[in-house]
Amino acid sequence: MTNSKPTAPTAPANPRTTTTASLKRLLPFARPALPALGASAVAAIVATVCGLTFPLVIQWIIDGPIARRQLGGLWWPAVLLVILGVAEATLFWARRMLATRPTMRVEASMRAALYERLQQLPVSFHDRWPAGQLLSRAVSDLSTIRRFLAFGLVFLVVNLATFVIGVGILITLSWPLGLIVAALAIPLVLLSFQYESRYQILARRSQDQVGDLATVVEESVLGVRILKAFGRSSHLRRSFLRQAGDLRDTELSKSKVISVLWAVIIALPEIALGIALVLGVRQVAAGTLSAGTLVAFFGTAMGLRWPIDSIGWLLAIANDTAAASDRYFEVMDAPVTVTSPDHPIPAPNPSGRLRLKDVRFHFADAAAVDGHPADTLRGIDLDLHPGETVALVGATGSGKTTLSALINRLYDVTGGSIELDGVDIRDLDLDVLRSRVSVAFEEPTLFSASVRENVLMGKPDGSDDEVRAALAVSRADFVDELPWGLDTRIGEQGMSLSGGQRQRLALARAVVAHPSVLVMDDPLSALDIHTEAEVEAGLRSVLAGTTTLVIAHRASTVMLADRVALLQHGRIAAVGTHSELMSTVPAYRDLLASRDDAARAAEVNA
Ligand SMILES: Nc1ncnc2c1ncn2[C@@H]1O[C@H](COP(=O)(O)OP(=O)(O)OP(=O)(O)O)[C@@H](O)[C@H]1O
Repeated sequence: MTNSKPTAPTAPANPRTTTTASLKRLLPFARPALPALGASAVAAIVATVCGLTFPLVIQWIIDGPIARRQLGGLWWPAVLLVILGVAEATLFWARRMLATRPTMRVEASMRAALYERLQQLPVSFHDRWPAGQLLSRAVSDLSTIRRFLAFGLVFLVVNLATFVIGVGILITLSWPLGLIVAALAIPLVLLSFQYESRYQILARRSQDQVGDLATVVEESVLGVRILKAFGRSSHLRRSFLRQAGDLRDTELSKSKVISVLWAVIIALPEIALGIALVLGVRQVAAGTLSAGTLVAFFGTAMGLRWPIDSIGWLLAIANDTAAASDRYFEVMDAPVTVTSPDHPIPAPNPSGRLRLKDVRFHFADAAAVDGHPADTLRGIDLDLHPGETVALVGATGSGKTTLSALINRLYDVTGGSIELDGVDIRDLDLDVLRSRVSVAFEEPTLFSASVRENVLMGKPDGSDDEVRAALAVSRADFVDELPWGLDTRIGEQGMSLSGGQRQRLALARAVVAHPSVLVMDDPLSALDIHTEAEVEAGLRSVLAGTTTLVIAHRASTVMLADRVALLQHGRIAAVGTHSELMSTVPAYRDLLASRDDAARAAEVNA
């Protein structure tokens, strides 16, 4: 199939959704983890309170036993300090333990939902989305979301609580000095708002660039042979380095924005503490404040440094997560346009009668002609009788693969209808339709699994005998020679097979369930003429009871068929037996002659 993949929809669907709105969308997934996250936040707040109590104990020591020179009075405060230290450490440990497991479960459930959605989404969605963009959403965006839930969200609550409690303590110790520190909040909030809008755009850009980079890596790994053969590795490396450079620049811009914010965030408390120190020392000198209270004030104020300093980091991670959430929901919100009807018509007993009535189809991104997307198929009428084999022949790019993809609803027709056993296929339950219509694609995709598992994708509950029968039909006897027979692992993580071997396994997968309709997109193109003849002999036994539409490029494949349909300019231009068309339709004769010359030349060269 000639397949073009237009540019990725990398721009956010709604670029100015607020961070809170984007984060709120995570709630349904995060809800099961909320009790544990709440407990984790409580543990962290209590730990922080322990930490904030330290300076008060020190105040007690200075103003009590030390001022009165009663060293015996030091014991109790010392024991209290040890207890507070142990409690703080234990609670921080508990905070992490409480948050880790539930947030990992959230990440896993979001990933499972994404995977499920990707399976449901129509092929037209996958035509538009590069794999790297989906991969980066499934891996790095979900990790960002988990880290935010486990740490960012908890610290956001804890640090806010710490700030409020700490400022409360400061005001109790000395209200004028405490108010100076409390006033810090005003510039911090204003600054954070200003910074957020700039950072949000960069966060989104960076995550999209990670997706683009993943796409380049994926393409260069899948196409490594072609790159090497054409000596184009350096070309792709340059493109990779350019994109990696773009990502680096965006990350640097993020750092710049955040470092300015951090510098201000760190400077503001220093200034506030400096002013408080001067005023505090004067109060101690004037005797209106005890030395212990001043030490306690500064001890507590130092305990507020981390909650204030971390604002920059927390805002960054919140914005990264908001962008990750937007990206995740762009996929989750994509419409599933090919679905089972709400009330499917019960499928009649399968006879295998297939009727295409004035079928029209255009791709969503087809170029417009007179304001309408140009039709690839412009009114196909074709009747396949039960058990009949029809070969579909047409020039390259004439729409044969497109037509074959309509029959089990990989795409839906955009006009006309397709009927199976007298029922419009859109009125049938999708699973029922796909169990009755089997497809063998020209490009045989095998999965990283055993031979048995790959074949049984066509019939999950099939037995070994059925697998062997299907392999016999497709003449895939080479399986017996594989090191572990049916258990041999193939696909990307397993043994490499030749193109012809892979096509024969894909054919076995298509015929194992004895479908009532079999659609074959030039399934024997990688076989030599002799093996093709053997496979065709095997197929004839299956095809006798199955209605078959076979896309044919060679006369030898056409020979399998009872009738041949010629596809021209988006319509069926002629239907008849091979010999009828050979004698009456010059376009058909020319097409097959040129194809067979090419096939013979390829055989001779091989
Ligand atoms: N996903 C897609 N999006 C947009 N246009 C597409 C898509 N897939 C195919 N096309 C276009 O539709 C037309 C028909 O393509 P199709 O693959 O069906 O032709 P074909 O007859 O099977 O070709 P071939 O014999 O070379 O395999 C071509 O012009 C092709 O560029």
